[in-house]
Amino acid sequence: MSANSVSAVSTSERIVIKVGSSLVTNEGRGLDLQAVEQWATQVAALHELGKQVVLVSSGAVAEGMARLGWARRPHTMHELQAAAAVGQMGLIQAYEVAFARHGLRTAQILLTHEDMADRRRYLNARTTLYTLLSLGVVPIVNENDTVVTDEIKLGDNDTLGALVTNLIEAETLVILTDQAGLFDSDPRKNPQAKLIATARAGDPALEEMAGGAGSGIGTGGMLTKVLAARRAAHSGGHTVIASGREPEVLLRLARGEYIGTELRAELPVRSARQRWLANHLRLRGKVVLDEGAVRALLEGHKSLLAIGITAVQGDFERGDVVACVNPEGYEVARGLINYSASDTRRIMRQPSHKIAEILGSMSDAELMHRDNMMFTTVALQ
Ligand SMILES: Nc1ncnc2c1ncn2[C@@H]1O[C@H](COP(=O)(O)OP(=O)(O)O)[C@@H](O)[C@H]1O
Ligand SMILES: N[C@@H](CCC(=O)OP(=O)(O)O)C(=O)O
Repeated sequence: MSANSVSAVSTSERIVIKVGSSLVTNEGRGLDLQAVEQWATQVAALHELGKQVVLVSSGAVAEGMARLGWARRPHTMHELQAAAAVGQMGLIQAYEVAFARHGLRTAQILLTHEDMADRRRYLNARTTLYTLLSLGVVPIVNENDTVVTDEIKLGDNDTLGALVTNLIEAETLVILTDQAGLFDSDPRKNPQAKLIATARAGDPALEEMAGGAGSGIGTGGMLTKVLAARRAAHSGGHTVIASGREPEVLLRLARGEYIGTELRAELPVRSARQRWLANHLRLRGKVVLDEGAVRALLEGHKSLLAIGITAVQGDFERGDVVACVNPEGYEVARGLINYSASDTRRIMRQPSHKIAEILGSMSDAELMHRDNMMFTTVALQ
């Protein structure tokens, strides 16, 4: 049992709540309208308690399939995207109607990984969410499935929930799912599995426990929830993983009851800029550093210079986020690079005073400035 006497939800003013596919659909066949209604009722009650809530809800693909009369989940990307586009209408309508019964307005926020990766769009999304919350509106977030390709898809809404938690610096992320919480092994496979009541977010042992695949309806499984907790902890957010089938689960958590698993944020909190760098889930490329450059970065606290680069991988532009890997290929840092991949290839192994001669001009003496860098000796994903 935890040393903390009350659930993190009860002491939080800003909460992100993620409801998984299994909780808002009838086993993947269309929306469960009663379920949507009761989520709205519980969120409305949290509002009454003065809490700000952002809801991250799955269900678009399942509802789209039902509306299009498709019995089986399609396999092609364009059919999944079409289903999501049709189904998102139903999802948001259902929430709008349900929240309106409690006198609450809702807003639809569709996000992609690219929105988080572009600093301006990231800041815009943040401002919009803050504005909606201050207006008393309940933002309902989903991934913008229609425009994302396989390579850039977040795919599971656990990751999206954590990114939103970081974005608005929510104190708690509640991930509701079809199991009572995180068990020490998959309870579907091991009936003896024991529930973990509390643990430290980011503890690597949790990732091993969560190794199994998901329910088949959802996409993430438990591993994405454990990784989401680690990500949320970087902005100081605690994560509660609990069963959405527990009666009045949100209300009881808000009253302080311990339900499911609470993963406490005890990691050092990163600055907003460092989090943004860390949350670039897909990097544009890599630069390989020699031993001297690795030491200069990690021990000398210096910026990265072109002379320490031995190879360049990928195709990136100035301003993209690029990983710095050591000679063994392990990421030691990531940050905003000041030169494109083709220019970096031309100036690598060269001292900075040669840059102008080689490229015709020099925009920056450093390849990557220390202020625009985040150290990832233990990489995020
Ligand atoms: N250690 C574990 N504890 C609990 N559930 C686990 C564990 N490992 C794997 N799972 C599986 O993860 C599933 C929940 O993930 P998922 O189906 O993606 O749900 P959701 O749609 O709510 O995101 C559970 O039904 C369970 O079978
Ligand atoms: N964006 C998708 C949801 C993705 C998904 O299934 O997420 P999850 O519930 O985390 O497994 C949809 O609305 O259908």
